[in-house]
Amino acid sequence: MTILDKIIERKKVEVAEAKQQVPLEELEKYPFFSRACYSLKESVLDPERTGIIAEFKRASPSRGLINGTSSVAEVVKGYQDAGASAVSVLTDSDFFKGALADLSAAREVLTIPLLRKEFIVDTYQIAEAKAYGADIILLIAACLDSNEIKAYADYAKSLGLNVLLEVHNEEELQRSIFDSIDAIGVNNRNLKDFVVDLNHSYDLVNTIPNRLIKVSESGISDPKTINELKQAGFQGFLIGENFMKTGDPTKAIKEFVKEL
Ligand SMILES: O=C(O)c1ccccc1NCC(=O)[C@H](O)[C@H](O)COP(=O)(O)O
Repeated sequence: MTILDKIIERKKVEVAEAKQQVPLEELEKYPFFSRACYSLKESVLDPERTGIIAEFKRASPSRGLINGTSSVAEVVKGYQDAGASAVSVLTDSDFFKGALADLSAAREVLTIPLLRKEFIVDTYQIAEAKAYGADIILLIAACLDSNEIKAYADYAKSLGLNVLLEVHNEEELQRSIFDSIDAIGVNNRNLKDFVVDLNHSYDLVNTIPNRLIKVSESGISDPKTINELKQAGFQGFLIGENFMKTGDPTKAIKEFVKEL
């Protein structure tokens, strides 16, 4: 069993418990549930911003503990002030030490789009994302079949959310493109063995339809790489560990952006 299988198995249990504790009708009454979402496309294409989707990531299966001390509100505000186009917050607790409370804390201080970084296996988690202040949800093709991707993306759009679909190879890409998808993220990290290779981005960029925002995800640590990915056709760049591992993610992103 891979880590990804374990995450998905655990996620199904968590979702069943959450539905018992807070039924959907309750989530729909949360104040953030009725807010209008920011557009991922507008923010990523805004020439005043960098295209960076900066991630708040305390820990990960591939690295263990990355940063156990930084405050989510301070870090994400620092990301925004440095020119990030969007912020990603991991809400998984068991494998990434995140929480839904991190998402709402981020929402309180941000005026740019906010991604709920989660392993979505049920529409309930999409409603939760909206209720806790997200503008964007992530659907991971490696964990979902085509029918699930379409159903979850359609439901997210019905709530006004942006949909970022994550793929790792051409097979996943070809079976995952629907009208309700806003952006494709190519994950350079193989979620089964954690090997990171930027060639996944370069190999897939021209196969992604141009109507979709193109995002390169994971393993980005050098500003020069952003310029190369831009040349190749990417508009968005998801970066977590490179900022979080420094202990001062705000300073790290500011220095990174100066080099672009
Ligand atoms: O990061 C991991 O170890 C990981 C393991 C299993 C599933 C997902 C995982 N990461 C999620 C991500 O997609 C990254 O957090 C994101 O792309 C940022 O990557 P990085 O800049 O390399 O931290």
